[in-house]
Amino acid sequence: MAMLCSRTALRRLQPICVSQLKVAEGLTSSTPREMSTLPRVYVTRQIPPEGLKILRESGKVQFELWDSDDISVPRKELLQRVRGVDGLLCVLTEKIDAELLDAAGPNLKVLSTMSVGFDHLSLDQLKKRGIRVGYTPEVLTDSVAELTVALLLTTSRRLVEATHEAKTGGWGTWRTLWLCGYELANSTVGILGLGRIGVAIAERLAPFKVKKFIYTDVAPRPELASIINAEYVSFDELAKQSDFLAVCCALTPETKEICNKNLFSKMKNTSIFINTSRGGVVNQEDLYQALSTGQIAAAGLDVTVPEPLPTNHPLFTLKNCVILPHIASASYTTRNAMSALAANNLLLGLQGEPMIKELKL
Ligand SMILES: O=CC(=O)O
Repeated sequence: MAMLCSRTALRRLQPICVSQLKVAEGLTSSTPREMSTLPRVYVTRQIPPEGLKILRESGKVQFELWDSDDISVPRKELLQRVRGVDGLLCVLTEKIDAELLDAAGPNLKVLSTMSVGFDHLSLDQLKKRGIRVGYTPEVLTDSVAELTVALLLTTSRRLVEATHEAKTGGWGTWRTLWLCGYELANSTVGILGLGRIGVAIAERLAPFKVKKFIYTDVAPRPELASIINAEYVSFDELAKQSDFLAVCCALTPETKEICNKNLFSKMKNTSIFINTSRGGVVNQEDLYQALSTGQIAAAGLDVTVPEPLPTNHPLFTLKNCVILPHIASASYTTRNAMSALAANNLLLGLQGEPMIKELKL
């Protein structure tokens, strides 16, 4: 596994990175003097080209990267590579905790994560050390909302089962109740955690003739709710009334496993449960029970605990559970926009400017 800028990466990264590589490897006499004074940055993943281009062409940082998108940087390697850096650009697979921040040391002033979620960051530790944090909301809203709708329809209309049957000889005569699912028309759609993504999902579902949108959150969010004409209800009412329940809340200590047997036991046995936020908000054993006993009709998950979910996990044995490998924001446009935003947040932070999207710690 190549670290720093490997030969293949160098071909992609163009000449400026060659001099950055020299800096990263230890200065050579031919390296321009000013390069050695540029802030040092470690990038924990081969991020999409837009972001790398911004870093490369800025002339404002020298960076090393973990030159792979297929394998995440091993923890030991990461702990070594971050030593003494001024900035860190990470993705959601890296746990940024006290151990890592200690390894990085006092130079670290800016962390930029290429994700909207920040449950992989120890915010209290970052705050304590005065490290500013950038993240990538909004640029992924459309992509995540699209995928959520796709997953909802795939799950409710049993598309995975259907293609499997068609391919494997299960397709006999046309049958009156075979592979029947549940439709959105006249349904009640519930949103657990109403933010930009929840609104975007509802906007896309409304043309399917949904009868009513309901939501719950720590408190009513009238401005957002008015965009989609959604009614604020209690957690229990959300469970009871929703024909489709979309989980859109962030993973926090308060929301950890909030979707558990208490929720599933109140849902209708015709209801569809969809999660594109974080796997940690669901108690997967309780979900398995609810699905396997017919307490709820089906579930579509883009996120699980752990990720990847082992292929022998019981949830994979269920026909009424559709599992995707955390791809909600995976469109070329969105991933490039996230990469660019993460790079710009980092550069702005290192210059002491307000970031485009900065977390308030
Ligand atoms: O899950 C994806 C993200 O947090 O951006």
